[in-house]
Amino acid sequence: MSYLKGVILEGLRRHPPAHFVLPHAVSEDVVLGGHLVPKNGSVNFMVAEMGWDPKVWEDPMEFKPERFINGDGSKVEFDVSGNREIKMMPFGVGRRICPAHALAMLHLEYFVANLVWKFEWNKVNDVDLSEVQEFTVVMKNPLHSCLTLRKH
Ligand code: HEM
Repeated sequence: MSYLKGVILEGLRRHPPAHFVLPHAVSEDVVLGGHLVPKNGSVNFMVAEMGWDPKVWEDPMEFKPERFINGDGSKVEFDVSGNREIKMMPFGVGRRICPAHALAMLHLEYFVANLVWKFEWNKVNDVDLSEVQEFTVVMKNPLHSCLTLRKH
């Protein structure tokens, strides 16, 4: 289950479904880190680039679920809400964080675990993970697979 959680987190880091959170604005001029953020100016957060920052992540473009798993492989300690530190923010952070982030994490883990547990997967196409912007960012050629029920 630790590895499963690592896979979900790594998926959200490497391929966040939203490359930007919703645009935000400040209600008055603010100076942040020496930069003026003007009143009502549109503020966008580059979510994907944060998750791919080589100063923060080793081999950022590689898909490595292990990066989230503690040395003994027993558990994953990663605060996706960014309350302690922000290394990636697939759900945004702060007051306007996705209100469903815990529900979404649970659903992702539940779906992936059950799909792997219940079915055998036989690939029928070549997947292309290149990113394409639709309503969210999706993969260019998603997996097409022939599923058969596993006999437990
Ligand atoms: C993998 C799944 C999901 C991802 C990656 C995601 C990501 C996000 C992001 C990045 C934002 C913008 C945060 C910001 O403006 O700073 C957001 C907002 C929001 N999300 Fe999600 N979300 C997911 C699933 C869901 C689900 C399942 C629901 C509803 C059941 C949901 C409901 C909302 C709502 C209502 C907002 C607006 C919150 C506000 O503006 O105050 N999201 N989400």
